[in-house]
Amino acid sequence: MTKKKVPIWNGNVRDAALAILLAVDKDQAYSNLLLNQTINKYKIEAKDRALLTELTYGTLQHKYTLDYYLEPFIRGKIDLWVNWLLRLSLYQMLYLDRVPDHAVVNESVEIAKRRGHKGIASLVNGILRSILRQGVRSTEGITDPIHRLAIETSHPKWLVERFINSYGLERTTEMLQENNVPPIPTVRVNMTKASVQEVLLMLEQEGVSAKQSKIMPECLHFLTGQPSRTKAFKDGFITIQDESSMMPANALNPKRGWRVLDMCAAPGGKTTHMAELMANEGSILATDLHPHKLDLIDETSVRLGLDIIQTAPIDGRKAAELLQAESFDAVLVDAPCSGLGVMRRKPDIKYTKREEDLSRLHTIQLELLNNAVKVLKKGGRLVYSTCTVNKEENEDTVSAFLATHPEMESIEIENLPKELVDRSQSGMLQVFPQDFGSDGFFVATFRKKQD
Ligand SMILES: C[S@@+](CC[C@H](N)C(=O)[O-])C[C@H]1O[C@@H](n2cnc3c(N)ncnc32)[C@H](O)[C@@H]1O
Repeated sequence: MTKKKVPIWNGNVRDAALAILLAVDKDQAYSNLLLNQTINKYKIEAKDRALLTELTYGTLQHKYTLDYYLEPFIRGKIDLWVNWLLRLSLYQMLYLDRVPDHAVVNESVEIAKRRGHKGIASLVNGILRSILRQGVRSTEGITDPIHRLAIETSHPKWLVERFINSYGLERTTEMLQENNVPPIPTVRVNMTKASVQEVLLMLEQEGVSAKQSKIMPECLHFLTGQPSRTKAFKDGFITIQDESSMMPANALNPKRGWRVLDMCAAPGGKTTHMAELMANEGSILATDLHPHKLDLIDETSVRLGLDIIQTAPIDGRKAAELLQAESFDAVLVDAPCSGLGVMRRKPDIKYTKREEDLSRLHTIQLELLNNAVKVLKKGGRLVYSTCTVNKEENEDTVSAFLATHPEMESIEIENLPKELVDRSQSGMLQVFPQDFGSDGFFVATFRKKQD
């Protein structure tokens, strides 16, 4: 028997990283959620928090690369946790320089003793010391260039092939590399409460260093500190949101007094953004398939001091049956998608997503859009957005939608910074992670013809 019950947090960051990695693999836990839960539950201090995040994400991000390096050193079958311990150790040896290699080996051997027994500790010790002596093999031995790129950037080969077919080798390579770079925390300033300059000053007074983005004016980049722990956050001056995620609400451009439908609204990042753009005047119906997620929208609205948002559990595929026809001035369909634009944040997506999932999503996305059209007023605006980089869910969904809806027309992207508008084509904008260091995101804008 090599298994011992180990608590997720025993005060040791590497033990905790290993426990999280194992849970992500074995129980299909989401790495970002489990990491946050662990940090909050055990009130882990800032220094340990940063290291735990780096070790967990870093190891997961580089899984395939680490496996390629480890393979020649592993003989026979090893337990899953031992495999993750080796990946975690090798990640530190290859990608982090803050801990000397021999210290990494010693610490890993101690973990192996705690979790298993002396025999496993000696196996781990032997493998890691052999790697230290011999070094890891070069990826140049991989003759197939696509396979090599997949191993070097740790992405599945089918996905790399798919990206290359759609976007070319250069763009794909940049994107795959960017996916392994940890994102900078970003927030949106609640303009109904304070200006960007006022919020920057508040943060400075709290000892947090932040700067205004050069792209989206309401976006701040956090250079130090954690947004959710600031007073500015608790008092409703900021919302944690990726910069690309700020595009859809701006592109919809809702005005004061409008009646807006946010069809896939939870957890409410874009609903509350729209309410802020509307200066909290008008009404927004925020619907989502999952009723339990709607509480998050209500909580965020209260925190931000917004009171024009009403929530309802509605399957968007039935929206036209349940809501009044042609009753909304604008509709946002921020659709469920494969999330291939957010792999920096959710590395597990790289390893769990299957190619067949992508076609299923295209069908759901079309159903949502078909319903959106029916409840949209003539002359009303519709925005379709996803956090993915995948033509089938983005451009192809848009063309299939337009082909069956002569009453809808594509309109040029507006109300976004010039750098973004310049990248758009025929009312569609695909942002790649490497473009501005934000999530991969897609936005398309439409209008319902007057008649
Ligand atoms: C990309 S997320 C939305 C993020 C949200 N707009 C925000 O900015 O915070 C997609 C959402 O669609 C919801 N969803 C999935 N299928 C749906 C359906 N058939 N009808 C309505 N919502 C659905 C999911 O529960 C999920 O919350």
